[in-house]
This record gives sequence, C-alpha cells and structure tokens, in this order.
Amino acid sequence: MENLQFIRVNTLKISPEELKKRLEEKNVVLEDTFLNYVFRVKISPFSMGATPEYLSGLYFLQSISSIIPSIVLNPTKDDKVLDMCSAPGGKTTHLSQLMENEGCIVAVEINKNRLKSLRSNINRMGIKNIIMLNTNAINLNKNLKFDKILLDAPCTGNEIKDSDRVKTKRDILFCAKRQVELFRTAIEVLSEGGQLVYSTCSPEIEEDEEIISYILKTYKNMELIELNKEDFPGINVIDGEIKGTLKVIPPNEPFFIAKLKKITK
Ligand SMILES: C[S@@+](CC[C@H](N)C(=O)[O-])C[C@H]1O[C@@H](n2cnc3c(N)ncnc32)[C@H](O)[C@@H]1O
Repeated sequence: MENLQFIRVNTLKISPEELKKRLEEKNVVLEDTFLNYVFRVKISPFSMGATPEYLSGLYFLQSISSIIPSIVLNPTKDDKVLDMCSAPGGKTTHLSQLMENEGCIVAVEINKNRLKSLRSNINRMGIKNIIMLNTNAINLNKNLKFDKILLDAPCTGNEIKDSDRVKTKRDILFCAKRQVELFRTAIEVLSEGGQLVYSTCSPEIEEDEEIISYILKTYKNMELIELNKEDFPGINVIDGEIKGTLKVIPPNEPFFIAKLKKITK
C-alpha cells in the first residue's frame, strides 16, 4: 500500500517551498496535494517525527482527512474560536495557522495528560493565539459566546487508527450520547450567525449522520451549510447520508464532517 503519511507545513514559521527544499536535500520525497502547504510523504529515509525540522515546529504530521475540518470552519483573524476537544492539537494548530496567529482560540481538553501534548505542540509551533482550558467542555459557562466552533468529538475511532480494537454497539451508543451533550453546549455558546463544524474519525452512522439529524430536528435555529466533495480533490471523499455532509473513506483515514449555522438565538 502506498504511504499515506502527510505533513502540514507550519506557515507561521516557514514557507512550503523552503521546507520542501530542506527535506528534499535530505532525500525525503514529497508529493503535492490540493493544498500548497500540505505534502504527502512518498519516501522518507528516517522517521518524519524525529527530524530537526519537526522538533522545531516547521511541520505537523497529520492525516489529510483531519485537515478538512479546520479548512471548512474557515476562521479569520477577527474570530473568537472555540475548539471543544482539542488535544493533541492537530486541528487547533491548523486553525491558528489559518488565522495567522491572530484572533483568539479557546482550546478545551478534559484529559490532563493529553493537554501536555497540546501544550508541547502549541509551543513547538510558535503559536500565540490559543488559550488552553483543562475542563469538561460540556460544562462551559453558557455566557461565553464564540463566532466559530470546532467540535471534533471523541468517538469510537476507525479501523485505520485502531485496527485491533473491537467496537461494540454499547461503545458506539456511549459515544453518541456524549457527542449530543457536547453539541448541546456548542449550540448554547455559539453566537447568533455563528458557524460550527462537527467532525469524527468514526464511520458509524450513529456518531455521524444520526447526530446531525437529531440536532437539526431538535434545534430549529440550526441549519446545515452544505459542503461540496469537489472542494477536496485527491482525497477519497463521498457525500454523507445527509446531503451536504461529507465522509472520507479508506484508503484515506475515515472522517465525517458537517457544518452548521446558528440562524437565530
Ligand atoms: C478526537 S480527539 C481530538 C483530536 C484533536 N481535535 C486534534 O485534531 O488533534 C478528542 C479529544 O476530546 C477529549 N475529550 C473527551 N471528552 C471531552 C470533554 N467532555 N470535554 C473536553 N474534551 C474532551 C479527549 O480527551 C480527546 O483528547
């Protein structure tokens, strides 16, 4: 099988051209993707997680599927952004890069140990617009308000990440319940007119489309913003069961992505 490792260049520190040149000088073979700052690693003589360039924060190792949610959220320098489930920070640091290290991101993570990897990634990548919160995102103060929210929810995962785990119906329903609870808080702290991206790396319909359809049925002030699979050439993306949602399928890492807007309070 071809190598499906990707690097996201940290454009806060280096240009894609310069990093590509530096890695090619070390015999790394990179292939372009539809994003000028993301490359597929075709051949590497060494581990891409142990190079001086990696350690000094010039790039992040990230599946191309998991690059989609931050692009779809499309934050600007003026936004107040909430990342509800943020460690180890692949998407948070990508959001920060898209915001050119300006604006403000509140990155929430419940797990203390995982918060350490988030902190180290933020430091390594020279990011200055993130406030970390070690708490349960479900219990966030409902008076807070954000323009954009990423809910990259904890889920049962997928066979590419976790091939030996056997998931049960019980695991799936446990995650689905928590996903709805997180979603309820997300809607409360989203400003009127604000946008929310929901993603999971699980292909299970109970954690994906069924969550979106429950939310759209229950919250009449939330509407779906339709996504277009043609915007992601070179990635195996199909339409989800709900028109306008996306599913990334193998050989890429499975992912589900949906975007919603809060039309009224
Ligand atoms: C899918 S991972 C997030 C990956 C991350 N967004 C990234 O791109 O690197 C889900 C994360 O949510 C955290 N989490 C689970 N329940 C949470 C909660 N109630 N509040 C905040 N974080 C939570 C988990 O510890 C885990 O780190």
